[in-house]
Amino acid sequence: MAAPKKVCVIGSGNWGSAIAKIVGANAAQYDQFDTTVNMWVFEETVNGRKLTEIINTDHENVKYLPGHKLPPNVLGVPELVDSVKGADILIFVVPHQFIVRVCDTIKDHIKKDAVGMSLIKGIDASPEGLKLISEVIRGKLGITMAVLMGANIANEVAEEKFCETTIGCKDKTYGSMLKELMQTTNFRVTVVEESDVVEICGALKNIVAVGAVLLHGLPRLPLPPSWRAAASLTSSPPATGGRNRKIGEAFARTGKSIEQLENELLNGQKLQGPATAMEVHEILKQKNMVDKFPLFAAVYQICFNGHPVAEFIQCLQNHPEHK
Ligand SMILES: NC(=O)C1=CN([C@@H]2O[C@H](COP(=O)(O)OP(=O)(O)OC[C@H]3O[C@@H](n4cnc5c(N)ncnc54)[C@H](O)[C@@H]3O)[C@@H](O)[C@H]2O)C=CC1
Ligand SMILES: O=C(CO)COP(=O)(O)O
Repeated sequence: MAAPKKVCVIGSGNWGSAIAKIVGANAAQYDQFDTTVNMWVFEETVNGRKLTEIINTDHENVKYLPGHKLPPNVLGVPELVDSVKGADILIFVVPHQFIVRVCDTIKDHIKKDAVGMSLIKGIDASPEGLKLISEVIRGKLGITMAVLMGANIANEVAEEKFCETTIGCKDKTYGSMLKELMQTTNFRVTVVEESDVVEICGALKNIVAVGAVLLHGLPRLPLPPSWRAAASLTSSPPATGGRNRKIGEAFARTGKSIEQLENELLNGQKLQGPATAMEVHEILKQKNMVDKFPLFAAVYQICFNGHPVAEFIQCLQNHPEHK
């Protein structure tokens, strides 16, 4: 029998911890995986103790996923290079702004035939154009990559509420292995080959989520309830407690900057929707296509350029599809 596959979860934020809960339980249950799952923890001190010590002693990430026990076979590792040594499966789940540094740090320390799976929502925008995060990782590390994306809220998944998600994986053998690693009774996984589509939808959904929340925050516009409902249906997670919702509502209410609200309200967690709106805006500008995507443009202008939230509706009224 083949040696059990060793898994490393790179990241231990809100989603990283919820995923480690699942992966730890499945690795303990299925023979094809090594029971011990490493989880890279960006070390910090919480209530006078190291976060890794808390995780490895109390089996709870009290800062990023309080109230949920992690399986005891999930081992918090503070050194990134140590955490990935010998791993056959690398699960990338850090906020997207940190991924380049993570890859540069591990590139000479991973197995050459490791397979990676990115759970990171976002894109990489540079003067050369748009890159998917999985492409960035593949480019830096030269490994086979899959992605996992869904309308998933970490706390709901950790509470074992019924949720579904999609793995995008071009290689079917890896696809079924990754499904076994991720699926539980209440976290249902579909595997498809169109990995790039899964990934870009996952990233763009966070901009739509912010837009939907901003619309909800417009108290006096003559929008019928059905319109607001339709907006939230395009992205149900913000309607049920995501960070894009929390910050979007506070932004519309207080007028404070996104950065300030992130610092004040998220306790170290990172917001992805507005940052993705900024990156997508860069790409659309490069390609002279801003006018074709008024919703993305409006989210960007409102979040970063001081445009009033009430302008949102005009951008939709002037959508090129209606001209
Ligand atoms: N939270 C959620 O419900 C979901 C999140 N995602 C995606 O998962 C990815 C990771 O998000 P979360 O786990 O929620 O993270 P998070 O936003 O909860 O946590 C921030 C994490 O970044 C770490 N960090 C802070 N400074 C750092 C640095 N300089 N270098 C490296 N790490 C640093 C913190 O220690 C913490 O682990 C994001 O791309 C997000 O879009 C996807 C689905 C659901
Ligand atoms: O990607 C996500 C949900 O699918 C993360 O949502 P929030 O960042 O709004 O919590």
